[in-house]
Amino acid sequence: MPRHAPPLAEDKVDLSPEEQREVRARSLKLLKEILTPVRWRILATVVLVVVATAISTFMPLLLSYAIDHAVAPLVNGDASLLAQMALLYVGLAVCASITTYANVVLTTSISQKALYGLRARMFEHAQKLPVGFHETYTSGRVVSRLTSDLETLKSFLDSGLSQLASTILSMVFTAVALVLLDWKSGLALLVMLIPIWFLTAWFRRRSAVAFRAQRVVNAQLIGRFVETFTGIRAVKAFRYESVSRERYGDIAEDYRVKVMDAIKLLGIYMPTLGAIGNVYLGVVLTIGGFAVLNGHMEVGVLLALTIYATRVFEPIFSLSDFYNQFQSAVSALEKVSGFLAEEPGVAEPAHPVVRTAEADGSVVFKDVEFSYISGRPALHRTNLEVPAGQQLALVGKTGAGKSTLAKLVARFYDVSSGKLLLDGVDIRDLSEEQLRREVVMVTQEAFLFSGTVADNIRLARPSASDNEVLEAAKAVGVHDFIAQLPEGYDTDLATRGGRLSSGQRQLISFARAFLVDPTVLVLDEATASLDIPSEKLVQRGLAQLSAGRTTIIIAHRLSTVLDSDRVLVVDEGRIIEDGSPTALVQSGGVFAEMVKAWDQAMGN
Ligand SMILES: Nc1ncnc2c1ncn2[C@@H]1O[C@H](COP(=O)(O)OP(=O)(O)OP(=O)(O)O)[C@@H](O)[C@H]1O
Repeated sequence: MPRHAPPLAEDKVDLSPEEQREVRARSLKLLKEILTPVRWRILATVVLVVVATAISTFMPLLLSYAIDHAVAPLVNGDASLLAQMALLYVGLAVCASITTYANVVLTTSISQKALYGLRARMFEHAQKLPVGFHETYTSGRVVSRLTSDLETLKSFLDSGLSQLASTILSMVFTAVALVLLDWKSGLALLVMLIPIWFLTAWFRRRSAVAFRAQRVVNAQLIGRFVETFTGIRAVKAFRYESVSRERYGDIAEDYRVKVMDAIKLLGIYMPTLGAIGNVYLGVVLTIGGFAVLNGHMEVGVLLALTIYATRVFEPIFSLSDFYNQFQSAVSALEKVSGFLAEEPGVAEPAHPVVRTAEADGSVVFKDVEFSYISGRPALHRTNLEVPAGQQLALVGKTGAGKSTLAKLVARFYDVSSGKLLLDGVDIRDLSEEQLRREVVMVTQEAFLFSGTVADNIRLARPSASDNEVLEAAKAVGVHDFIAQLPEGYDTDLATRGGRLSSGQRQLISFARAFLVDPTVLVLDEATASLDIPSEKLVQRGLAQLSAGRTTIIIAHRLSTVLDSDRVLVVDEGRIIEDGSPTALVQSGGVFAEMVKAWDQAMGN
C-alpha cells in the first residue's frame, strides 16, 4: 500500500466500540512501555502518598482528642497533655510537608525520565516514516504530536498520577474515619454517593467527546500555523495573507468553541458536586448536633466529623480536575500511540544482502508497476536496463511519471509489483544504510539546514574530514564561492542560508552528494533558470558529480539532455522512446519535436 491511509482515529471524534477498543489497547501498551522504566519511582511515590494521606487523615482525630481530653485538665492548671498534643500536631505537619516536597521532586523526575525516551523515540520514528506518510500527515501534525501532546503527557505524569493516588486514598481514609466516628454519618455518605455516581458518569461520557474534539482542533491549529509559515514566501507572493488569516481565524474560533464546550461541562459538574457536598455537610451537622445535645457525642468528635465531611468531597473536586487532565492525556496518548503505530512503509529487510566490492551500479526495472492510489498506475509495467556508468536523461510532459520513476530507484516508495534491481540485487533486500550509500537522490529544492556550510556538505557522512569536504566542494566547483564567504566553510547558513542563490544552493547539494560517492545518482534538475555563468558552473558541477557513476537525471535543460548517453521519453506512465539523443532526434519522434520546440524557445 504505497499511498498512506490516515492513522486510525486521528480526526475522528466519535469512534465505534471496536475502534475504541483498538485505540485503548494501543494507548495502554504505550503507557506501559513508558512507565516500565520508572516503575520503582512510581512505587516510591505511592508510598509517600500513603504516608502523607494517612498523616492528614489522622490530624483531625488528634484535634478532636485534644479538645475532648486535653482542654479539661487546663482547669486544674495541667497543660502537659495539651502541650504534648500540640507538639505531636506540629511534628505531623512538618512530616506532611517533607513528604509533599519529596513527592513533588520524585514525580517530576518520573515525567522527565519517561518522556525523554518517548520524545527521542517519536523523533526517530517520524524520520523513519516514508515520504508518502509525510505527504498526507502534514508537518504541523508531526509538530503537534512532538510538542503539545508530549507536553500534555508531561503535566499528567508530573502531577496527575500522584494526584490520583492521593485522591483515592484520601477519600477512602476519610470515609473510614467518618464511619468509625459515627456510623450514621457514614451511611449518609453512602446515600450521597448515588447521585454523585450518576453525575460523574454523565460528565465522564460527555467530556471524553469534548476533550477529543478539543485536541483534534488544536492539532489543526498548529498544522495551519506551521503550514503558513513554512510556505511564507508563497503566502506573500500570492497575497494569501488575508485568506490565510481568515482560515486561521476560523480554526481558532472553532478551538474556542470546543474549549468552551468542555468548560461548560465542568461548569455544570463542579457546582452540582459542590451542592451535594454542602447538603451532606448539613446532614452531618444535624445528625452530630443532635447527638451532642443528647450527650451521645463529644464536641471534639463533632468537629472532626465536620472536618471530614467537608474533606470527603474535596477529592471528588480534584478527581474531576484529574479527570480533566486524564482526558487530555488519554487523547494525547491515543494520538502519540497512533503515530508510533504507523508502519515505516519502506521496511528494512530481515536479512539484508551485502553487496560485493565489484558492484558498480547497474539498475534494472523488471516488470515494475507502481501506483500511488490503487487502481491508478503512475507507472505502467516497465522493463528497463541501465548499464553501470550510463547517464540517463528522463524527459516528458509534466505529470508524465519522471519523478515517480526516479523516486522508485531511490526507494522513496516501494514498487507495487515487479522488481527493481541494483547490481542484480532487489533493492528491498539492501539495508537502508547501504542503499543510502549506493543511491543518492539530489532533489530540486537543495534544502540547506541550519549549521555551517561544512556541516551541510557532510550531511550524509558526518565523519568526513575537513579535507574531504574541501575536495568535494572543489570537485563540483563551489570551493571558490565558499572560500569568499565571511567565515569560509564555517559560515553559518542559518543566518546566511536564505541569501544563497539557487545555483549556489544546488552546487552545495552536489558537493553533499559527491562526498557520499554513490554508485547511482538520481537527480532532479532544478527548473529555476539561472544566469548564463551560473548555469555553466552548475552544468560543470553536474558533469563532475555524475562522472563515472550511473546517473538518472530528470532533465529540464536541453544541454543536459544532449550531454546524456541515453534519453527516455516518458508519457502517461510509460516509456515511449528510448535511445541516444542523436538517434532519437534522427528518428523524428516525440523527442525530436521536443528538441525543435526547445530550440525555438531559445530563439535558435
Ligand atoms: N504523492 C503522490 N500521490 C498521488 N499521486 C501522485 C503523487 N506524486 C505524483 N502523483 C501522480 O503521479 C503521476 C506522475 O507524477 P510525477 O511526479 O512522476 O510526474 P513528473 O513527470 O515527474 O512531473 P513533473 O515534471 O511535473 O515533476 C501524476 O499524475 C501525479 O499526479
